[in-house]
Amino acid sequence: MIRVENITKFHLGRPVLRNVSLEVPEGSNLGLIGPGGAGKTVLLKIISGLIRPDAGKVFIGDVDVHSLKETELAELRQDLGMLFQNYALFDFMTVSENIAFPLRQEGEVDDETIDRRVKELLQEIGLPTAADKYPNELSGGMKKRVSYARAVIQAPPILFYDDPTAGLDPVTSSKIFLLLRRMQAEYGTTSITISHDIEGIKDICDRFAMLERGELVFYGTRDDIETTDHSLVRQFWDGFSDDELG
Ligand SMILES: Nc1ncnc2c1ncn2[C@@H]1O[C@H](COP(=O)(O)OP(=O)(O)OP(=O)(O)O)[C@@H](O)[C@H]1O
Repeated sequence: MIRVENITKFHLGRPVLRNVSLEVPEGSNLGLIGPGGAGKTVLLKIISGLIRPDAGKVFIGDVDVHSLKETELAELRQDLGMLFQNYALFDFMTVSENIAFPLRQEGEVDDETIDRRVKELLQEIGLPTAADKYPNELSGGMKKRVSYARAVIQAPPILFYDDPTAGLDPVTSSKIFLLLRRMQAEYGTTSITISHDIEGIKDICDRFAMLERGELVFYGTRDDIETTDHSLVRQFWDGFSDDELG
């Protein structure tokens, strides 16, 4: 269970997040939506302990994330898979070295198992022949898929994705969403996914939160969001209506 309690954050004297509270039960998948600059990435970084809030608390299980020391935080991150925007691959490592990196760092899994897992993941992301390539030989979509493989190789119980399909063509995007769905089905992962692709995250999330200028304007289940009469949320969820175009 992830619990966010009254998170407030200021940046350059302006509020970026105002009193945001929400919960993600174990095994649940939250879609975080909202216009650009609403504070989605900052919230996800606060949840994962990368940015400190000015007020409020984040609990992952029973752990108060922002009360941890750096070493304890590093330990907690072992349970978190993160796929952030521009979460760069290491240019000096091959694709398979990049994917294997989190497992090697953990130091608890033997080389043979790591190699097998990397091969399986390369197959799964549709890049079975890319093992020895370097990131600069890949397209943006391929790099994203490799980043995904690196984020999930430890099969972490919790996964955070920041706009996993940003800038990708529709075919690659649907492949990524398919991978996320498989991950949930296979491991019962708890996840938070930021996306501007409403059609895409409709399929992979069972609850949704919408931020607008740092405020949580919606939090609820898929049924709740489909029947909400909050006009801004409706508009965002349904896309622009014909009325507006006419
Ligand atoms: N380290 C930081 N700490 C606090 N606020 C920040 C930090 N970095 C950027 N901001 C501010 O947070 C605000 C919200 O940005 P954020 O990237 O969270 O929005 P977003 O909803 O993810 O937008 P987009 O959909 O365009 O990615 C921005 O106005 C930005 O100036």
